[in-house]
Amino acid sequence: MASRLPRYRSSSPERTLMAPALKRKAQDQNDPPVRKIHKPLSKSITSTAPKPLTKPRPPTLTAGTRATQISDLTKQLGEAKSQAREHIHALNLANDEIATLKRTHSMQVSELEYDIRKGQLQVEELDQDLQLARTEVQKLRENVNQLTSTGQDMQQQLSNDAEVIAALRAEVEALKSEAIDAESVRRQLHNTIQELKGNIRVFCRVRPDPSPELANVSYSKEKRDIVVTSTSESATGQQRKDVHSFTFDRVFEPHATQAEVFEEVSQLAQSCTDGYNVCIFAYGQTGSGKSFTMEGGQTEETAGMIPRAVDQVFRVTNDLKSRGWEYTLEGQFLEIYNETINDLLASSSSATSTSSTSSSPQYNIKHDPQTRTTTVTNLTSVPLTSPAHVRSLLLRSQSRRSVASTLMNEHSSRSHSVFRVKIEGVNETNGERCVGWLNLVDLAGSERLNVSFAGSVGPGAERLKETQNINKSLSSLGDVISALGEKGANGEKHVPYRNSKLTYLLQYSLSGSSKTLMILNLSPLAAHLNESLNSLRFATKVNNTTIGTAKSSKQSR
Ligand SMILES: Nc1ncnc2c1ncn2[C@@H]1O[C@H](COP(=O)(O)OP(=O)(O)OP(=O)(O)O)[C@@H](O)[C@H]1O
Repeated sequence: MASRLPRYRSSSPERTLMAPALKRKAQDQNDPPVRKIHKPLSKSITSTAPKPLTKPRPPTLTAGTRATQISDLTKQLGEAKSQAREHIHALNLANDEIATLKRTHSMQVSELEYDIRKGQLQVEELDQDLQLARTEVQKLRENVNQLTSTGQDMQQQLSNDAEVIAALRAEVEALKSEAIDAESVRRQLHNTIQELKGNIRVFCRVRPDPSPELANVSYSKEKRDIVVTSTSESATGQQRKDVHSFTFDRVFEPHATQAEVFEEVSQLAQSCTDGYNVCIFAYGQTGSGKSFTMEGGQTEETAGMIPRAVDQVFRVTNDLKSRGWEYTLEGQFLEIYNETINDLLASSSSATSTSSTSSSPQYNIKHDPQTRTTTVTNLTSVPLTSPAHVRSLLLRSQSRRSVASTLMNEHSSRSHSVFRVKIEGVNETNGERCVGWLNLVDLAGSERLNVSFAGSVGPGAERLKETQNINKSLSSLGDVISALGEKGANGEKHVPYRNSKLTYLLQYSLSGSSKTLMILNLSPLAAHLNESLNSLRFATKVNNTTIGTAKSSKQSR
C-alpha cells in the first residue's frame, strides 16, 4: 500500500510544470489528472483502512495470558496508530495534490476563457469584414449594372456609326471614280498645255561667278530675253559695240536657285508619268554649269534636275495609286565617250570603252518601230525603289565617268551622260496602260577646238579626238532638231539620227511623240564671250524648231 503513494508524489510536480498546451493535450486524450488521481487515492484509502480491533475476551484468562493479550493489544494498537499516521500522511499528500490540481484547473479555465474571448473578438472582426465585403459586392453589382447599360448605349452608337461609315464608304467610292475621270481630264489638259508651250523648249541659265571680268549681259523683266553686248573693231579700226539679243522660253539669272529652275522643269517630268517620252539636255561650254544643273550637289538645296525629277516621278506615281495606277520604275545610266557607249551601272568588273577588250560587253542600240522603244544590248537596267536608291546609283556612277582635264576645266566631263528612267503604269480600274521614258542628258562641253585643244600629239591628241567627237555629236543633235523642225506635215524629210550615237539613242525621245527641253548653260565671264555667243546661237536654232503634236503611249485595254 505504501509503495503506491510515492507514484502520486513523483507524478504531481510533472503535472504542475506541464505547459498549457500539453495540459490541453492530456484533456483531449480524456485523461484528466483529477480523475486519475481520485481513482487510485480512493483505492489506496480503502485498502489502507485500519482493520477493526478484536473484541476483548472476558477476564477469565490467566495473568500470563492476560499479559500476552495486553502485549498483543498494545502491539495492535501501535500498529493501528502507525497505520493511522500513515493514513493521515497520505490524506495530507492527497490534499496537497488536490490543491495543486485545483490551481492547475483554475489556470486551464482562465486560459480557456481567454481563448473564448479571443475567438469572440475574431468572430466580431470577421463579422465586420463580412459586412464590408457585402457593401463591396453591392457596389460592384451597381457598377456592373451601369456598365451593362453603357455597353448597350455603345452598341447602339456602333450600329449608328456603322451606318454612317457605310454611307461614307459609298461616297468615297463615288469620289474615287470621279477622281479617276478627273485624272484623265487633267492628263489631257496638262498635255494640251505642254503642246501649246511647244514640244521643244529652251531655257537659258547663266552661272554665277564672283570674277570682276564679267561679260556685259543683261536680262529682260519678263525673264525671257538675254542681251549680250560685245565690242569689236570695225574695218576702219574703230571700236564698235555689238548687241546680241536672244529670246528663250525662260532665262535664269545667275542667282536663280536649283528649285526655281526645277519649278519650270517639273511640268515635263510630270508628262512621263502620263506616258510621254521626255528628253532634258544640259548644253553649254565646259565649266558653264551643266553638271551642276543636272546632277547638282549633295544637299537638298543644291540637288540638280536629275534627283529632283526622280523625286517628282516617285511622288506623282505614289499619289496616283489612289486613282488606281500602279507604276514600276527602271533606271539605266550610260555615257557616250568618243562615240562608244559605257554602262555606268555595270558591276565594277565590267570593262568600259577606255579599257575595252574583246570580252567587253557590246552595247548596241536597237529600235522597235512597232512599239517605238529603244533598247541598248547588255546595258544594266535597275528597278528603282526609292529616291534615296536613285541618289546612291548616281553617286556610284559618277566615279565611273570618264573624266579628263582640259585647258578650260580641270575636271571636265568629256562624255555625254544619259540617265534614262522607264516609267510604266497600269490602271486596273479602267484598264489604261502607259509607258514613258525620261531621258536626262548631261552633254559634254561644247567648246571649240582651238580653245581647249592643247597639242596634236600625246595627251593633247587624245583631247583633240575627244573634242572632235563631242562637237560632231553636238552638231548632229542640232542637225536632227533642225530636220525635225523642217519636216513637213507628211514627214518626208530625212532626219539624220544615225549621224551620232547620241541622236540615234534618243531617236524616239526627240521625234513627234516626245517633249524636249534644252537648258543652255552659260558662263558669265568676258573671256568666254565667244563660246557663250556660239552656244546662244545653237540654242536659238533649237528654240525655233517646232516638233509635231506629241502623242502619249497611253493605251486602253
Ligand atoms: N548655278 C550655279 N551655282 C553655283 N555654282 C555653280 C553653278 N553652276 C556651276 N557652278 C559651279 O561651277 C563649276 C563648273 O560647273 P560644272 O562642273 O557643272 O560645269 P560643266 O558645264 O558641267 O563642266 P563640264 O562640261 O566640264 O562637265 C562647278 O564648281 C560648279 O559647282
